[in-house]
Amino acid sequence: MATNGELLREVGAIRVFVGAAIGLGFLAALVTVAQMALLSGIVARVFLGGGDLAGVQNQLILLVCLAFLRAAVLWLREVVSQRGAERAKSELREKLFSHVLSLGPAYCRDQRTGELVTATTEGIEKLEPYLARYLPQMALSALVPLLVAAYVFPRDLSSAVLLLVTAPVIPVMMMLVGSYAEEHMQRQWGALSRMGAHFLDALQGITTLKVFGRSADEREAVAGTSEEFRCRTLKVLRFAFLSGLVLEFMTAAAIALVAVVLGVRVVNGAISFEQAFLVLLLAPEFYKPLRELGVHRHAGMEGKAAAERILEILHTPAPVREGRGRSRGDSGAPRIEFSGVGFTYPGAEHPALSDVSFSLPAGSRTALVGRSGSGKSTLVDLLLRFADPTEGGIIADGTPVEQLDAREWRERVALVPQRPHLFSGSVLENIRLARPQASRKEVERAAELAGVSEFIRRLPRGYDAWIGERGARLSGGEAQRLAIARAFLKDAPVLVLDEPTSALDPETEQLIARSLELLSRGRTVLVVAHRLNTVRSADQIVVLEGGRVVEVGTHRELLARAGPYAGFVGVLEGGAA
Ligand SMILES: Nc1ncnc2c1ncn2[C@@H]1O[C@H](COP(=O)(O)OP(=O)(O)OP(=O)(O)O)[C@@H](O)[C@H]1O
Repeated sequence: MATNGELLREVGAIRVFVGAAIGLGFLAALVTVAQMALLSGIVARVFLGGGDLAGVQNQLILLVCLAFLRAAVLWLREVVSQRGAERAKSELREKLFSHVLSLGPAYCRDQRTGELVTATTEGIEKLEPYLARYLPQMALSALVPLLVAAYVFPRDLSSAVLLLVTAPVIPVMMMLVGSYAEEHMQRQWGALSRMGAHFLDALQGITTLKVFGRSADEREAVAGTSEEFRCRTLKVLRFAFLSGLVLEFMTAAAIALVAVVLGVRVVNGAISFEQAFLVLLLAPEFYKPLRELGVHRHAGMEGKAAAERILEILHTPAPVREGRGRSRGDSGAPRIEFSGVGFTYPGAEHPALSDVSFSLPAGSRTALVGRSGSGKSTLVDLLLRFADPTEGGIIADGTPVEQLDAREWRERVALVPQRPHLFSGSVLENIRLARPQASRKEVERAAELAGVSEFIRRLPRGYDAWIGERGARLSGGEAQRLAIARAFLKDAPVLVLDEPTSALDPETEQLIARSLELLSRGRTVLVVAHRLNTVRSADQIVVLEGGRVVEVGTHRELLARAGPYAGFVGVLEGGAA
């Protein structure tokens, strides 16, 4: 129930169409009651009253009109439900995707990508029967029986009582069977998500699997999750068939009971034929919504399991509030100060960063060095505002960046990551990602500055050459240079470089170093450095150890101190960092 309320709150479109579907369903029930009343009257007049068809001509015409009206209302209900569900799904899809984006890389890194993909694609698809059928049916299964009972009540009290007494048997039986089914449905959904996640994991790690000869094991593991899903699905289906059987039996038994009681009472003269016939006609209509609820319950429960996961994602608070905060018009290279910055990952015991204080002077280059796990990536994430510090703050030209609009702040920062992500698209589109409104000339100029234009020109279709998913058709060095071209095109005053740890050939390395040197000019730069040359040429070096700043200074100064940095240089020279 809580899930329904939350879904209705989250997506405005659901409220409108579910309301409309309930209204139309109720209208169809009203028309049906009128039809049955008319029909029982006609039958009583023609067959018992000895009347002829001419005498009931008008009623017959009205009956046909009502049949058309009912068909039209049911058709409209179907259209409203389907269209509404489609709209709600697309609204929810957009909302979910934009929320996952605002949760940012920090959240996505903690999740299994395949599981997230299953929730946002298959999960939303599964909501359709839940929204279009199950939710309206829940309201109708209460409203329509009450309507029929209210109609029968003044005409035949004992039949109304009989209907009301037998009605709860169906939902009670359904709940008994359903409570088991719901648990299995949740597990089935879990198995489906695991299967998706596992499959994607295997695809992404296909090279590793092949190299280590683990393809067969992985195939078995995927087959295992697939088998688990099959077993869980069969269990769920068993419950679905069982509940269908129970439902049909209970409905048939209830109608038979009403028919027998009415028959006995007609024979005894306790009720007129016309009234008994009317109650008999209405009895199936009375139980029908309850039966339909049972029929849609299976799909509904599946949708509910998916909805719970979707709501869980939607209710995860974003680490930073995007699109809010002050806006700053200036675009010059700022001085950035880390002031007592601390950060603890949600659920982690120890902070990843504690009391980090240093500054990035305007227009200068700072190298950040530290062993693996010392907190370099966390610090970069905070600077890019993928999360905000849990203690202290980052101040740009005197303004705490948390007070700035996160999106606008990111506009001022360009990132050249360690493993740049290239999207399936043309080279042009991939560079233009940094500034979609940039002209082709500007893209070409950026590529030139990044030293990648020569390479692009040699591609079969030049700038229109297609790059496979995740830049599959490019080498590491080429992808890196495209990322540098993006940064040139963005032309942001702050630059964050995460140097690749993997070795490049000396020529490529030199080319990249030269274009990075050019890119750094006039900008405030933070380099997560893994190469001695980069560290040596930096204006300032910050050494992180266990999430704390242990040294700040130039290469010379720090070497002279013979502290942690000197040891680190030894590691760099050995090529182990
Ligand atoms: N999502 C996370 N949840 C909990 N702890 C995390 C998370 N990400 C990183 N950490 C922890 O925070 C600390 C700093 O990690 P971080 O990735 O910032 O280090 P790093 O210096 O960038 O390492 P590397 O050079 O290997 O990338 C580590 O102890 C790490 O285990």
